Amino acid sequence: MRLIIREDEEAASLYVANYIIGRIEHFSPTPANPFVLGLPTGSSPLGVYRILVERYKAGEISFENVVTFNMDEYIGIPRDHPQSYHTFMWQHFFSHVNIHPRNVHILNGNAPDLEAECVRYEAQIKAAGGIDLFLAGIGEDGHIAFNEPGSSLASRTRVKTLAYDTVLANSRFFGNDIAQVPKMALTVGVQTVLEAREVVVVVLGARKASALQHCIEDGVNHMWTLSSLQLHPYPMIVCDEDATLELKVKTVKYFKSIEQVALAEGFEQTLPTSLRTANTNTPLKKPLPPPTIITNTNGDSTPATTHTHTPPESESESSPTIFAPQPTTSRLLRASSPAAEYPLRMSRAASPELELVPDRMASRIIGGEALRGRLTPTPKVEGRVGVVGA
Ligand SMILES: O=P(O)(O)OC[C@H]1O[C@](O)(CO)[C@@H](O)[C@@H]1O
Repeated sequence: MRLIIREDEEAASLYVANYIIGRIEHFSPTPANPFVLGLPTGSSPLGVYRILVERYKAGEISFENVVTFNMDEYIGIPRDHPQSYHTFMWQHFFSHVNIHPRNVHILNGNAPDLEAECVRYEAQIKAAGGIDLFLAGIGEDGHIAFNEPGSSLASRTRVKTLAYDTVLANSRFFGNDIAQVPKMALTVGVQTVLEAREVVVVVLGARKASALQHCIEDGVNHMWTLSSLQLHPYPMIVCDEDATLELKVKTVKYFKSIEQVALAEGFEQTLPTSLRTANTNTPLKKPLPPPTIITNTNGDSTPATTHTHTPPESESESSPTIFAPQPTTSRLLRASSPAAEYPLRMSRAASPELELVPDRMASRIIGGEALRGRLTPTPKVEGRVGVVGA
């Protein structure tokens, strides 16, 4: 684990922005071999996006050959809603740099089949050659993307119910009206994040201090899903001094000292060459047509659903058959049988009573009585949701 501690939010954001720029430059991306960047929303990465935009405008970095995948998106609010993550990303980053819209990937929280959307997203990541660097923020409860406490550490992109604490924290973006905050989201899974070649997490402010402490000083625990980063070969957390408030003095001194020693020795958090430069071993960097998706829950290959999007004629013959993703990267996490939550059984009937765990937190949400016993925010969405991921 690399823990980089900087004085304040600005210095931490600058470190991360410089780091990302350095990684893209070292990689020397091309159209055939783009740099694949995972991106978060929330207030934590705002400083990073601002600096990246400034550096782009100063001609210091290009996003011409960068492909992005966002971590998550709310379910059930329009794509052009002021608080949708689509809006957020275009407003704070994409509109200001030279990224090709076709290279931007954000989950569709209004997809007619949300489960198929999740499987499609994982297939797109795979087709892009995997994620080179996943930038992330965390929630106050230590969640990474929307992998709330109790999420399976083998989880993949899926439908997720948001924890009450997250709904409460995010209500500041919805006029402090909890009733307006979506209660569900699509999110990449913990395993999706762990499969990135490198993960960089921005943690800012005293309100994240407890989460940081649990994730750095305690063991790997599904109640603090950021702690899963301890299993990643190249994780880095960049935080400000306020976020270290709950860490032991010894921990803070240790991480500061190893950064100083590495700097003095000229290493500065150096990564292996294969990660710093274009990785020629990646299976595929050329954008693929939408795949035919087959879910496989029992080890057989019974086709359960077919993607409805038709690939362009010239590419259709190369459309791959992709099985719903299985946990593959971390041997520590590899289960002997497919993860219980994934792949999802596409043929399962949508039945909130049978599939969904009653939301006991609903009673804590103002006006939440209407939610008791069901987890979906609106009846319209309810009909589409078959399974809620762990
Ligand atoms: O940075 P903030 O505003 O604290 O929010 C962090 C939140 O944003 C997210 O990145 C949303 O995707 C979550 O991981 C987390 O809930």
